[in-house]
Amino acid sequence: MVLLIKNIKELLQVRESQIKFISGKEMSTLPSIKNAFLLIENETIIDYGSMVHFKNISVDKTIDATGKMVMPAYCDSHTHIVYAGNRELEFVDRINGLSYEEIAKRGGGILNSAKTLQNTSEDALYEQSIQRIKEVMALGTGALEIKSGYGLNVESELKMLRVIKRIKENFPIEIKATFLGAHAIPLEYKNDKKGYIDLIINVMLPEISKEGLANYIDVFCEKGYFSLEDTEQILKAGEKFGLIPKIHVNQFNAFGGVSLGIKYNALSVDHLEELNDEDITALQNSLTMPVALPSCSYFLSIPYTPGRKLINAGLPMALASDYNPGSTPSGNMNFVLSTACIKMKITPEEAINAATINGAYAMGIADNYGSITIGKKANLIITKKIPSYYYLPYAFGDNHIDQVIIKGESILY
Ligand SMILES: N=CN[C@@H](CCC(=O)O)C(=O)O
Ligand SMILES: [Zn+2]
Repeated sequence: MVLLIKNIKELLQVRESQIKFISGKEMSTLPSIKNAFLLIENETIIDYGSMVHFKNISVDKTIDATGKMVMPAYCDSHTHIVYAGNRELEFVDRINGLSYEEIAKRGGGILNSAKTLQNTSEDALYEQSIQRIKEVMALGTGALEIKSGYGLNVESELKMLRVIKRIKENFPIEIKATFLGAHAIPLEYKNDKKGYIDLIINVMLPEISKEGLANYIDVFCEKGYFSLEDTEQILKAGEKFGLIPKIHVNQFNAFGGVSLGIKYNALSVDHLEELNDEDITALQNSLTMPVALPSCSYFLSIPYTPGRKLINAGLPMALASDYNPGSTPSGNMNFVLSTACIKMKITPEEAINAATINGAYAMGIADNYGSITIGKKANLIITKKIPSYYYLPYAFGDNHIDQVIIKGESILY
């Protein structure tokens, strides 16, 4: 099956050679071809260029993209999209003055979602989750990292990871699974955190590894959750099972989690709403991707990750949604882009680089996703007719997507 997309107003994120990620000043460049064509064979990009040089060949299907932009689909490298129920009551509690931390202290928050998930069957969890998968795919997401972490016991952590596996088997979207058993301390272990960490290390990890259910390991390294020592112990254990860290750090407090992640070769360190100079220096000497989650800052009214500071320090940055029921009940990467531009003073070029190629790196798939490169998978967004790509983050809140193509096929959800 050969698909031709012709008369593309502008083909964005064209990278001739394989690159791992983009940092610093280079993030302000978004290579593109105006009046372009793109040729796809089955799942793969096989050619692209200017319409001026296009030689007519026989194809199975043609899409005329006159007036429209084509770009790589988003690579959302941080989500908790598999969850049960919602937390809209806590949303109203926060409007009435309670903080995210206060809600968590009184047994709400992650523990609230864990209780709901433990009482939800695997099939029901799958059904609820795939509605969200369909929704984010239609909004332009072509690759997703999904975390466990709302199970908080052996049975339910495995339930979450098996649901992720099932999604992977049934949807064309690229999926990476992350084990986040250390998301919160369950009520039964309220006074025995060590006991819960033992359970993670000695029971959950071996079982997950046996079933091949996870690619990465995550810890919520934060005051009131898991300390630096706890985090180190869990990352070390994960390392033995070949799980690379992608960790939650510096959401509310900066106390060395970034350096710790780097010490264990974390693929990414995520959140970073609180960031100090030592963190920046540590990142400058690493291959770890800093990941910002602006929709979370928006929803919780907490500081935005200082993305400008990261990029000005010559660092890369990825943008992800953090889709979850508590701090970010939205997986809309278009909103993430707008919010990064508006609130973090990130330019549209930087934001698109952060949500495509750098997002792909942050989930370990940059060899096959995140740019228009011959040989990469054809995961694409075709926009509606828009004046320029600036319009995408500028006209926030509207859907500018006409079609989404995942692995060479148009998705209709
Ligand atoms: N902060 C830790 N985990 C999630 C929120 C979890 C929740 O509130 O349910 C996050 O990344 O924002
Ligand atoms: Zn998260």
